[in-house]
Amino acid sequence: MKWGIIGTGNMGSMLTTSLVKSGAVSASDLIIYNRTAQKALDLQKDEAELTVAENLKEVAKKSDILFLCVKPHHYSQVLNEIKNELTLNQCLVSITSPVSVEDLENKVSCQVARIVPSITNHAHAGVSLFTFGSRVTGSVKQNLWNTFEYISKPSTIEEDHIRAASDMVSCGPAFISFLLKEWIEAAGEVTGISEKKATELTENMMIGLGSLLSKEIFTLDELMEKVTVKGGVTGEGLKALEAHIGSLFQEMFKATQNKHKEDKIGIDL
Ligand SMILES: NC(=O)C1=CN([C@@H]2O[C@H](COP(=O)(O)OP(=O)(O)OC[C@H]3O[C@@H](n4cnc5c(N)ncnc54)[C@H](OP(=O)(O)O)[C@@H]3O)[C@@H](O)[C@H]2O)C=CC1
Ligand SMILES: O=C(O)[C@@H]1CCC=N1
Repeated sequence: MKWGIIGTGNMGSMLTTSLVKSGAVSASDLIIYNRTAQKALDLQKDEAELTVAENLKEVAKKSDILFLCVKPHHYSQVLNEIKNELTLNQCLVSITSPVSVEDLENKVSCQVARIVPSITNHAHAGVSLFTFGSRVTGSVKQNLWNTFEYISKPSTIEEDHIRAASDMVSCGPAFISFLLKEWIEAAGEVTGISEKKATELTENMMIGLGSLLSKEIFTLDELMEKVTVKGGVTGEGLKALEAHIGSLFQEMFKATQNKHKEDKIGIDL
């Protein structure tokens, strides 16, 4: 089974490295291609057994499962160049939310799936969001799912909720990092604690929190309950959060929904 990756930017290189390092795919079964060849060649420096294709048609022709890891506005150009190489035995996997599986199925004649990854998959953790097209065979579904279990918790998601789901698992690391930076800055402003110290404490708290959740020791509700000592400071902090949070997250989800709609209109496959 040969795995192809078109576009070795942030996500394509993350998938290449994580799939190999986790043991999910052997480097000798991976063929990569990037518009700027040097990026793909740099990955090959670390994993000598990777194949770097000469062009789009080559990677399309040689792959049983082919990941499309370019930005949505490059889809049309790439798909027009590879679509005649793709047959029903192959599966094209898109990794972007604004392009629906249905639209891709109308463009190419091979099997189609969408797997939206997350930067957290670098650490072989976090979620990957699966949507299978109507032509994907049972064995390809199983193979993709088993492979992504090496680097994530796969989760199926219907088209209607792809934006919200992708906000949580893929944009989430950026959103939560922004909130934590605000928290660190506020701690400094209100109490004078240094940014360095506050960052160190916050990052380690997050590692601990992630670890508790990954071991399923506590749920989010249980964590709030256990930490909130009756009459203590946590309760006062939570009250302040409740009083001031307003519609912060509603606005965030609305903003991404609007951008998603705009993006979909702008993509012409
Ligand atoms: N960043 C994230 O956390 C996530 C991103 N995604 C999705 O992943 C996709 C890629 O995002 P990201 O990796 O961040 O973007 P990048 O810009 O980092 O990577 C895109 C890559 O595509 C390459 N490329 C463009 N055109 C072609 C072409 N014709 N042939 C071959 N390669 C080409 C670019 O090459 P060049 O070096 O020449 O620019 C670049 O390396 C997007 O659709 C995004 O929605 C999904 C989940 C999370
Ligand atoms: O397609 C998406 O939804 C992802 C999330 C982060 C960037 N692109």
